[in-house]
Amino acid sequence: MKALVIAERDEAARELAAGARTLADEVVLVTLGATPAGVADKTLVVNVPAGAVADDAYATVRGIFDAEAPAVVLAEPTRHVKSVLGRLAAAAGASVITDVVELTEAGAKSLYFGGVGERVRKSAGDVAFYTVAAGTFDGAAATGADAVEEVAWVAPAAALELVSSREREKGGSDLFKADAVVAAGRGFAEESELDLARELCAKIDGGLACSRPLTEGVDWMPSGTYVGVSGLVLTPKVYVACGISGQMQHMVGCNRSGAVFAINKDKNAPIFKQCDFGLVGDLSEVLPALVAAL
Ligand SMILES: Cc1cc2nc3c(=O)[nH]c(=O)nc-3n(C[C@H](O)[C@H](O)[C@H](O)COP(=O)(O)OP(=O)(O)OC[C@H]3O[C@@H](n4cnc5c(N)ncnc54)[C@H](O)[C@@H]3O)c2cc1C
Repeated sequence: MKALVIAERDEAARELAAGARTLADEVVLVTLGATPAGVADKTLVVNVPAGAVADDAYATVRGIFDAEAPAVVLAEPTRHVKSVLGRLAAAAGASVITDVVELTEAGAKSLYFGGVGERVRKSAGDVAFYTVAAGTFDGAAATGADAVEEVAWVAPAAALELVSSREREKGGSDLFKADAVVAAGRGFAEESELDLARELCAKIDGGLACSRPLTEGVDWMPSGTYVGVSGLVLTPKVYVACGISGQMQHMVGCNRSGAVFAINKDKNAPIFKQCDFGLVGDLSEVLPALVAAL
């Protein structure tokens, strides 16, 4: 059986290729820019030309899909890759099972209803298409050939036009790569108080993330830094949730971290039932004390 992996970032490409190896004899990796070698039997890089939009990689990836004829497709759940994958599945007369957190003989386990429930489904089409959450194949080893091949861009018949672009503000270090993540929630009363979380990040070399209300509610943090069912799903070694109540929609994005630490002034906050280490206290006292002690 052959598996096709579609990914945008190096780490995701590596992890999904390793996971694909547990399902298939042959693994073909297609990346939109990333170039990890030695993780698949064949690595095909689709470089998006200047002025083009990554979603238009569909035309190129479709050619690869037709030529490789995989039985299963595993994809990194980025916006660009999802856009490509949805169209591939539609062309193949199949649907995509999204947010998969485990693949077993029984089927693909995925989260639904804001992460409150999980279900196991089997793909109905000839080809199974999955978007897979980070950390699903933690521990699987990627193996493969070192050759990385560039694929010529196939321009679609009706290409998207890039009108303008600008660099988005980042939340400090790359959150997917960070071993430690400090996440700020609505327990921070003022935007300026986030400096307390930033100081902790500096001490533990962590990235700063947040709960959704800090992006969409008050716009204190960039939208790409919120964690949860509709945001990032992170698996750092250490996740420090500061002033976060522990709603399921948030916890889905962090509960597979190595260890979850929670700081909250309410001893009955739901997060204390879901963390590995909990500290009841006010952020304005706990965070400076923690930073001083580290
Ligand atoms: C469809 C849907 C999707 C959603 N997706 C997401 C998602 O992806 N990610 C996400 O984060 N949310 C998501 N939400 C929102 C989610 O349901 C919660 O509303 C949100 O996670 C709450 O954020 P919070 O914990 O920061 O705030 P709150 O729930 O308000 O909690 C704040 C916590 O801070 C504590 N606190 C207050 N002051 C202090 C202090 N001085 N010191 C210490 N502790 C203090 C309080 O005791 C409280 O527990 C979604 C909601 C819906 C309906």
